[in-house]
Amino acid sequence: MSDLAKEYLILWASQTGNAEWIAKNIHTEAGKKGYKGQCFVMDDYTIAPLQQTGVIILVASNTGDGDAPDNSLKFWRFLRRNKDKTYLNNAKFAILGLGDSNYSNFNYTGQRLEKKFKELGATMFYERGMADDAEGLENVVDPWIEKLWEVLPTVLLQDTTLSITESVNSEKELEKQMTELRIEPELIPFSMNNRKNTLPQAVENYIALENSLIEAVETKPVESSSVTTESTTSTTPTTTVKHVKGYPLQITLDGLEAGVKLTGLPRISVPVAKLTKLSEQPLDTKENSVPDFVVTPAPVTYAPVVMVSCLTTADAAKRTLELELDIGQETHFEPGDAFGILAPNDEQLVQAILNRLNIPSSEYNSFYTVEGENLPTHLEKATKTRLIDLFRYAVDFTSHPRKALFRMLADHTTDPKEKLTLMYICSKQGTATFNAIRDESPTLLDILESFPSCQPPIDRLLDLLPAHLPRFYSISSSPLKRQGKIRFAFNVVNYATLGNAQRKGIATPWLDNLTNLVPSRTTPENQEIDISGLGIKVPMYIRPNANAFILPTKSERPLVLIGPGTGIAPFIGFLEHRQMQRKIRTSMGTVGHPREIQDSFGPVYLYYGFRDKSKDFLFEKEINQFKQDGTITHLAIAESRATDTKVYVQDLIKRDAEKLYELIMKKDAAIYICGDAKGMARGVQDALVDMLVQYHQVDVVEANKILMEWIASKKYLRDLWA
Ligand SMILES: Cc1cc2nc3c(=O)[nH]c(=O)nc-3n(C[C@H](O)[C@H](O)[C@H](O)COP(=O)(O)O)c2cc1C
Repeated sequence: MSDLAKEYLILWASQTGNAEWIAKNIHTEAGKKGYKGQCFVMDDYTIAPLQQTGVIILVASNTGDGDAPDNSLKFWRFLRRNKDKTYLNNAKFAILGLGDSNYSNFNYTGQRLEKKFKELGATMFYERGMADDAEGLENVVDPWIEKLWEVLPTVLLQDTTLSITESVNSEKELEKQMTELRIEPELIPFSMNNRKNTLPQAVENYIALENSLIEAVETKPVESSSVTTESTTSTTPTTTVKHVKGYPLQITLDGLEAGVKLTGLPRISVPVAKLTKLSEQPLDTKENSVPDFVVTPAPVTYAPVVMVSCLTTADAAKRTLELELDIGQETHFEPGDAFGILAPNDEQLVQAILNRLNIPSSEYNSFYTVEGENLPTHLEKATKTRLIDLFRYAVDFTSHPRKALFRMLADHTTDPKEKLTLMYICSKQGTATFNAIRDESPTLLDILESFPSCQPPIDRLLDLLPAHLPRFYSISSSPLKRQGKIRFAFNVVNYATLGNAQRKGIATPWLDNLTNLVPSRTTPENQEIDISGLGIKVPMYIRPNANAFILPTKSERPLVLIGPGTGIAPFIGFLEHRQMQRKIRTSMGTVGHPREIQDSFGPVYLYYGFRDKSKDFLFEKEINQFKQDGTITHLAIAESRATDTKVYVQDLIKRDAEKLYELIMKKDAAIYICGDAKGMARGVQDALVDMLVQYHQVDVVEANKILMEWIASKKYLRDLWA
């Protein structure tokens, strides 16, 4: 009897959709190759044939601080409790991890899965893939999948009921198309940099193409639409918006030499989504709300915005806003919790893309259904939706484009030179060009306008664009101080790229506009503007804290809080909470002497940083107040741009190392850090390692191990973003 397994099982865990997309693509392609198997999100493990399947393929990303995605937490509970060393004896497994090397716990979920699966008796049949979002996931994912197909026949039996010959032949044809695109002599574009003076005719043509890629493309203005609604509601009405143009891609084609063979092209992903106009157009009753297909883990509240304030001056490097939302008495939260905002894509961008796709404005409000096998979660419920809502809420036009998107666009481009350029961008030879384009974060509009003859069908765009996701913010207030209300602070994302393209975020400029672009602060004290009368509402839901980034239950425990920039936000919530707890305890009069009250709350060290006190000292008034009333016992402020000496929070941690060592090691202080994962968190980590080397007298390796133990035991808590 053959010991080859008959079927495979794919289990995926995904926070923002990448792992889901990759897992479902592997599943669809495996089916095309004649393999049989099933694909489940990890949390559906109870209905997955976990013990019955001989080959298990795991695709998992990371979130938080090396944490597993939300849709795998139940599976992890099950794995942790399962101590049966023979539970997966019959299984061979492979893991593809998705991570980001900006985080120190790079691809930790994949490592943990491997360990656990081995403990449960499974054997690994293929090397673990560790894809890195910082470099581009494709660099690892594509070759990993490519090799998987080579390895799979050694562990998996082909399904003999399917015509293997047929499947192999069509595969060969596909392979030929994708990996052997030969450049015909008349299309050879020579290197532009060093051959400009001796250009053959073919290249002259090519220069014309390059210019056409650089010049802005003339587009028709958007026609006006029939529906208009008031402008102060939270959701976006269908009305004519100012027409925008994209920023054309700057494409270097130096790698395209005579006779070059393009290799390593991404697989043409199998079409999944099928968009059909509904024959009966329903009455539109939900004009001003988030469409039903948007799935959230908690119910959506339309929270009125009651206050807005700009925390920075006009000449500060960033614009920071603070908002207060009325979430009602029934919605519970703790300081440190985060919440999601469901902001639509930028309306100007949406309408410009629809226009570029030649979709008349009369179609925007028509109802459509999206169907297909293995649809991604964000499209699964789009069975009755207005076309424009798919563009506003289903897909993301601004995040890094996938190589597979360029590959698909090439298929829908008629001009041979444009087609070749698209193929080059996603080939192995075009890696540097792809990376340069990716670094510029082009929108779909930028890409489409750079290739005028490209006309992709909407279905295929739905297949290849990433999911549009809620944006998360830390709550910066305490329920003890503001019952039924939350405050939060954020930088309005709006910047120019190295290539001079103007980019903006999705939710933060939307919130800025929604709250009427309040003026920057002009005095040291920011002005809080009451806008409760304007009727502005924001669709949101509370996301309870998954990684214990909350105050310790014992108030005696000392706290070390490290949060420069907007990383201060959750700590303002912590401190407000502490301040209220102290007030409550004092007013109860049970403890008596102020000294005793002091003792029942441990010392609080705050390490906070900004560029320039006069421009971006966020929460200055509140922090001074916390210092004055003893809520903060030690305040360390790092100012990085006020003088020639740049001081960062990590410098102050180094300065205070001896004192901190006492507090952390002898008094069991809890350490919290919030903010940028790259520069700041690494710097702080190094400062803590130095502290341990000097005062705990261990070497660097041992010091790092201690930090890892602190992270695991939740003594060192991190809320970081890349
Ligand atoms: C808030 C956040 C936290 C993250 N934390 C980590 C981490 O600790 N380690 C890591 O390797 N990658 C981390 N990542 C990177 C993701 O794992 C990576 O972007 C991946 O492609 C996401 O895949 P998904 O869309 O399937 O969730 C983080 C990403 C985000 C947005």
